[in-house]
Amino acid sequence: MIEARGLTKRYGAKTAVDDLSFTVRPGSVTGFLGPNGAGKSTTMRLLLGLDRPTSGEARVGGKRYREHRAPLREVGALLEARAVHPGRSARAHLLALARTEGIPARRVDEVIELVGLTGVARKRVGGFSLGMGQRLGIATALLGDPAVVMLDEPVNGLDPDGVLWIRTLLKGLAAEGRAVLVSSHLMSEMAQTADHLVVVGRGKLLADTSVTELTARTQDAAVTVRSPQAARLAVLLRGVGARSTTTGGADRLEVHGATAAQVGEVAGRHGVVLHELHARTSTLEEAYMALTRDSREYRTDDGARTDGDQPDGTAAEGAAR
Ligand SMILES: Nc1ncnc2c1ncn2[C@@H]1O[C@H](COP(=O)(O)OP(=O)(O)OP(=O)(O)O)[C@@H](O)[C@H]1O
Repeated sequence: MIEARGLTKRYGAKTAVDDLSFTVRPGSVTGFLGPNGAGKSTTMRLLLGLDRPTSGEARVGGKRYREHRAPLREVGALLEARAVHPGRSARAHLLALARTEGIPARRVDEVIELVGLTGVARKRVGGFSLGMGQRLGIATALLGDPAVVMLDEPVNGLDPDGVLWIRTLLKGLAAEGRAVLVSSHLMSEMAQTADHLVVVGRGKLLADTSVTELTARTQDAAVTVRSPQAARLAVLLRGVGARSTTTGGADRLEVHGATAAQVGEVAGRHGVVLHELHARTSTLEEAYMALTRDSREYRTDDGARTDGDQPDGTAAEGAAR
């Protein structure tokens, strides 16, 4: 369990984290979202005791990080690419870390296998690709078999196979009863991986909710309906207070102010034939964009995004790094 209570961090005049309170519960993956500069990395640093809060408190497993005797066994974290001696092998690096907390060599080989680095475990880390380095970082995070796992942009630099692997891994860690906090700018990925979301903007909490609730809350209650009698249906819908406009062809209507069930009932009552009827739910990407609209730090004058998100909903990986 991770608990942030009134967590605040100021750097001079800049408030990076502003009175943030949230809980990350065991048994699920919590996505940590927010535009560039929202305070995610700073929050993670505070949770890990790498930085002191100006006020408020962060607890991991019921204690402040520095109160843990063997932190690797309590909390596993992947922040930015770690400083690993480039001349060392992955195995030597993990063995050295394991030794600091009395973790057996057997566990080193286990995590190497878990992250798929067995074939290169004895190779120099200096020659590792970005993806291999990321896997080594994850191996490091899991070394102490911790109950709490915190990963800052773990899919950064991973190919599609790697992304799928991370998704499965995170879900598996949560299913084992661990608390998993993971930050990402890839909304489609978060939608598939996370159960719960903590969304921040300009250091403040914007949402602490489930993925389902967030997308439902932001749902644009539009209903799309296709009918060979679309014009008649539009008139009938106006009669029940719904607005409709033709969209993508004369037989297709976008209806606002009525649910899909209400549209179907009106059509049924008047014998209007329907070829298609569906409620349009918003994606996590849309819900996120609506929620964070006012908190994005870097915008061009026309409001275009310059925070690393691409128009197609993916993110420019590593844009902030
Ligand atoms: N050491 C520091 N000194 C001064 N300002 C800082 C420091 N660390 C972070 N900040 C500022 O605090 C704010 C939050 O930064 P942070 O890196 O936590 O955001 P983030 O949500 O992790 O962003 P990103 O998605 O780009 O990684 C930013 O405006 C940043 O410039």
